[in-house]
Amino acid sequence: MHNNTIKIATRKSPLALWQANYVKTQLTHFHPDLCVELVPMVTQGDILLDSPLSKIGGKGLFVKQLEVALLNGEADIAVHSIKDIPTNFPSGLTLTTICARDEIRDAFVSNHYESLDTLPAGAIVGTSSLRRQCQLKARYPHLIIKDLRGNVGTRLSKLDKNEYDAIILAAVGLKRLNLIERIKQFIPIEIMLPAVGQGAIGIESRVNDSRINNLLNPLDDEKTRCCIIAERAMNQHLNGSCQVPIAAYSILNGNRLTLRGLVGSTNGKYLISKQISGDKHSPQEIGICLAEQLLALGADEILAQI
Ligand SMILES: NCc1[nH]cc(CCC(=O)O)c1CC(=O)O
Repeated sequence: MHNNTIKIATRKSPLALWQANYVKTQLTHFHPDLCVELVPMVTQGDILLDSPLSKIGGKGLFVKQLEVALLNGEADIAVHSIKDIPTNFPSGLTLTTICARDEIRDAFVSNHYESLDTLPAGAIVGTSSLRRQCQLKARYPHLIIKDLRGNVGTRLSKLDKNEYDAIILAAVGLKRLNLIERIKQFIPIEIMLPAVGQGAIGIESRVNDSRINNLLNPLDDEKTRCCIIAERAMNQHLNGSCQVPIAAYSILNGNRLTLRGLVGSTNGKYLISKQISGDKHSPQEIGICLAEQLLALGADEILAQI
């Protein structure tokens, strides 16, 4: 009996639960006799809602608690937004599975304005992401950026209470929560390059648990995996954390992987971006190569100042 069960550690936010249930549906599809249980938990990242993420140690806070559950056997897999997973894993755990990617762009949400371009000088835009802040400041220096934390529902309700003129969220989160009608503009990646891994779900599990890892095998998407490896390699080589405005996006066209990366200063004064292509069989090398080129273009100085 025990051998036919798999337990999924997840955060309790509606988006996290949607993603865990998505994985549950996929697992049940491929293994109809499998018993899949959710183990929802509240993480430090969900509790410390008053402080900017960049000041309280970053997104790892959302992940750590789930990892403890994997290590002590309370759960078998943890479902994460890949965007939230730090580059390194505790010994014994790894990112086993990368699911097919969904919408990657950021979304402009407002009750009064149709797009970023139509916001007047002094308009208040809510985001807690240094990456979004940096790109907004660079292109729209007349806007005021105000910190915005909490899960997707909380952020929307703060907008609706008129604390902001507009907010920026990952479009995929709104899509998954059936809130796509709230999106006024899908922000083009030329204006707002997404976060590393945005729009993709990852599954973490115990390296040596072959029963579990075999069950996960059919959920892995090779194309997304290739893109994510390139983006995360770039990020790691830049020594990226969420304290630094770093953005990346890659696409696969046949055998050709194209990776675009960006490093900036939080105030938007410095912004370096570059795009390279290479063979899809060496995504790691492409990521490192782009990171090297960004550093040579001045990203090293920007990173040193932060
Ligand atoms: N920063 C929190 C976070 N982590 C993952 C997502 C959305 C899912 C994704 O981007 O894959 C969000 C919400 C947001 O950025 O609006």
